[in-house]
Amino acid sequence: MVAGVRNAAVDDPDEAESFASDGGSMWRLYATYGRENVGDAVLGAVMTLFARSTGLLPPLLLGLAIDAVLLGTRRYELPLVPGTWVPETAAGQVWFTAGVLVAAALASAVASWLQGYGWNHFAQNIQHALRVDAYEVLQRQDRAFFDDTRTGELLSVLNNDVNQLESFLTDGVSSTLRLVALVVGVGVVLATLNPWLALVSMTAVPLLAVFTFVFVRRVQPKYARMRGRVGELNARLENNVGGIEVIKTEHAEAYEVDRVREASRAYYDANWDAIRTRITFFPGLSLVSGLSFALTFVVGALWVLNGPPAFLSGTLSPGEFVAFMLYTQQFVWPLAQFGQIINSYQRAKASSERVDGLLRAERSVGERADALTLDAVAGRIDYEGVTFGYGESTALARGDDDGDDDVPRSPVLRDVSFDVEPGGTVGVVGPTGSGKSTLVKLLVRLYDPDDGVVRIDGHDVRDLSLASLRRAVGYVSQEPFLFYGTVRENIAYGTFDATDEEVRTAARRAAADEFVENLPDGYDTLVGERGVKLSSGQRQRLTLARTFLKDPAILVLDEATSHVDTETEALIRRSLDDFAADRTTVAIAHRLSTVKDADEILVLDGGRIVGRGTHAELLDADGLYANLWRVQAGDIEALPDSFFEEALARRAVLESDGGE
Ligand SMILES: Nc1ncnc2c1ncn2[C@@H]1O[C@H](COP(=O)(O)OP(=O)(O)OP(=O)(O)O)[C@@H](O)[C@H]1O
Repeated sequence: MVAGVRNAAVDDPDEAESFASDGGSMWRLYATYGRENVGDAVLGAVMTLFARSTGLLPPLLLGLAIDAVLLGTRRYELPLVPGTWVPETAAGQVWFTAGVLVAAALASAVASWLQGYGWNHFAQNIQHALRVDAYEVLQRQDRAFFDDTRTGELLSVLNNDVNQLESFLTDGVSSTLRLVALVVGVGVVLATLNPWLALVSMTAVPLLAVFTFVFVRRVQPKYARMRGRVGELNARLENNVGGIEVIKTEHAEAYEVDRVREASRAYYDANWDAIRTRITFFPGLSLVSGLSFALTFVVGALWVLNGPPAFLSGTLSPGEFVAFMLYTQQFVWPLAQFGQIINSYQRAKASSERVDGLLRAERSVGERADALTLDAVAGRIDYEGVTFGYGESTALARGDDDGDDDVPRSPVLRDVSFDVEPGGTVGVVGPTGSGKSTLVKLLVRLYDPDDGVVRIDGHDVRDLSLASLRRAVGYVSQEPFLFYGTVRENIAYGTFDATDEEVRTAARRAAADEFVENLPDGYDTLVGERGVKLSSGQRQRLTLARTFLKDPAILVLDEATSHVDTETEALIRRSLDDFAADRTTVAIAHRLSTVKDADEILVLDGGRIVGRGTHAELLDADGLYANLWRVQAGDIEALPDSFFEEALARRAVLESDGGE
């Protein structure tokens, strides 16, 4: 049931990539995302072939001009051109040749433009669609996926890897076509001109093939490793920019520079390793090509001078020889370019596996095909025997590849059962780490329980559509989050069609209207990234306003007023009581006075409910709640020794294993 981003089986843990699919994904991605713009690809392909064939003309014309015009050893004849078009005089033939050359150059220029247009349009559209889709899939991942994956790495997939796929299409695929057209076209012309000499000039081909094969084998894992390192580096940088305040207040700049240096060095090393292989490969290819060119020259030149070499027959005119050498050059040098294509292919392949891995990442919190839409919500909540533990939910976090749920999950909630009647209020209290936030996260399905059921109006929340579930529940989390944007946008986030008046009313209820009006641009003030330009109490009030505006049937408040001062809390409480009066409310509070009037208070300790009842009942029971109440009343002397012993024991457990 646990989400699993499946990794390709890897022998070397160093190569265990965060996002990797089972390979073979690149062409599938291109096919899927290129379907709609296949016309552009066809235009690009046809124009590539056309541009290439116009490139075959100049050497042929040059050879003809040397023999027919300069040496006068053969007639001026061109295939497909009627003899009557060709001028009789030598000067006329020179101008005619020039005219054909210019026409070929013009045709080639137009074809190149169309080819560039076709390929680039095709590739840009794929890049755009792929990025948006990958983001959409990413956004649908469950909370556990984000717990285990670093943001920088995700950004690296959405940016670098998607771009790599685009650049292989524009450079690699079109170059491959050009190369194939060239090899076939030139090969045919060479074989027609002089088949034996053509064989000599092609000696390079098998050598180049072996060379390339070896290169691919060696460079492939190096590129995979390099992409992984880019992700790690991005993750580190992203983390540090986010935590800049702590870095500064802890004076940890030097420490962080060291850590960035280390991550950058790891990328450098991986990249350098790939670069070394690459820069050895290309000169090697050029050398083979150069040797083959020289060999063709020697054989061809001796043939023109002395007639055919032993055991060969036929003639070779100087014009044919020049044309031959020009073709050979056209043919052999670009073969070396083949290495670049393979190189770009390998990089794109490594990227495609990461993009595909992300696109195929499984989710544990999904929506059933026949999910129920909850229209009118009464607001009854019940938890029945709920047990839940956080596990390393993705294969990428575990570093294995079997995707099985084989990580022991220490329960953070154990056999929790309670219910709240429609319109009722339940308070949840307990020491830090006792599982209070986790309890409510199961209600909005940020996670699903390992055992037991959470129900709203009698329906298992897993049977409800996520849209209707999240519409029904308004969740004010412990950590208020604001997006970069205006105050108004942040309040209306989720209720995008709210009017200005509705936004104001919500702000007023959350005791935010006054401070907002005092901001430089009122509701149009930009709040900065994550709302950094506001105080945490102000941020909290805006997220409360957001929930008031949403007007949900069920209200979940996770320490919703923890960041505000007592006076503001009193103001918020007044409107909260009003707002919560006719809707079901689950309120988590450290400050027990906040939940004192709840219909029922649950006391959590170590993931279990260790007490429940009204405030008066719990005081009477004289358990953990009564002691916590004494602490908050400042009545420390009245606390029994056992309270301190238990508190110390709890702390030791929390610090040793994070909650188990
Ligand atoms: N995303 C997570 N991944 C793994 N463990 C987690 C995660 N979130 C919380 N925990 C662990 O689960 C336990 C319960 O956490 P929870 O946030 O529910 O406690 P809480 O009672 O709300 O605490 P507090 O009062 O400090 O907010 C803690 O031990 C915590 O370390």
